[in-house]
Amino acid sequence: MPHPPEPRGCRLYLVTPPRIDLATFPDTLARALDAGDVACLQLRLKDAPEDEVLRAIDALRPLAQSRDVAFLLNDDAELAARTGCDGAHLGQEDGDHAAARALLREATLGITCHDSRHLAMRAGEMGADYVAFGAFFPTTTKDARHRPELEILEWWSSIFEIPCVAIGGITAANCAPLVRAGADFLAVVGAVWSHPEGPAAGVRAMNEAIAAAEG
Ligand SMILES: Cc1ncc(COP(=O)(O)OP(=O)(O)O)c(N)n1
Ligand SMILES: Cc1ncsc1CCOP(=O)(O)O
Ligand SMILES: [Mg+2]
Repeated sequence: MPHPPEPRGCRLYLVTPPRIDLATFPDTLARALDAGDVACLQLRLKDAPEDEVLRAIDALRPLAQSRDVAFLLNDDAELAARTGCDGAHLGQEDGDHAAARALLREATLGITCHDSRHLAMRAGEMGADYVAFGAFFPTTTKDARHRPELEILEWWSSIFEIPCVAIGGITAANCAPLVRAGADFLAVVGAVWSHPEGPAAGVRAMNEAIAAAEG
């Protein structure tokens, strides 16, 4: 008789706000990371010039890595490899995924797969370390046109060992079905940085909601 799949556990994947003030954000980030379990931090400064991204990497990477939180850079695998990041997250329009895979060597490469099983299988074959599906819920953080069903998480996690990330409008209040469907990571912006009691409370709320959903 086949055994049901082992639960893999779900963790919080934090993405930075699209714009940050380096005079204040490092302290805010440190407090958020110290508030609970965060597996990874993605630096996502959309459309910022490279010198600004470099300054942010210098300020934030040590805060994450010294806490054993993987530091990933959005959109730019070459810059990630050059600056000691733990990896990069690339979308479908963010360059040559195979070239990024070779460049990043042992570092993490995550790939956006929207709501597509085909894109996810292609990313997995190419050597992605995780595939990301979303946006599961409405979000104001990004103009996200794809809306996957929960089933894509069930399907992926029941067949593939490669972890899957769920993203898009996820909060402590709505995340339980994603956790139960097999998401290995929940990636959030607003749920933490716009939490009414502050980012540290946002991390705690997400940790508690994930733990409750895992029951
Ligand atoms: C974990 C995670 N999943 C998806 C995305 C979206 O990436 P992309 O489609 O390239 O869009 P931008 O974030 O670059 O606007 C992500 N960044 N992280
Ligand atoms: C980057 C990204 N990719 C798909 S939705 C999204 C935004 C996630 O932000 P939030 O958690 O605030 O909805
Ligand atoms: Mg991108």
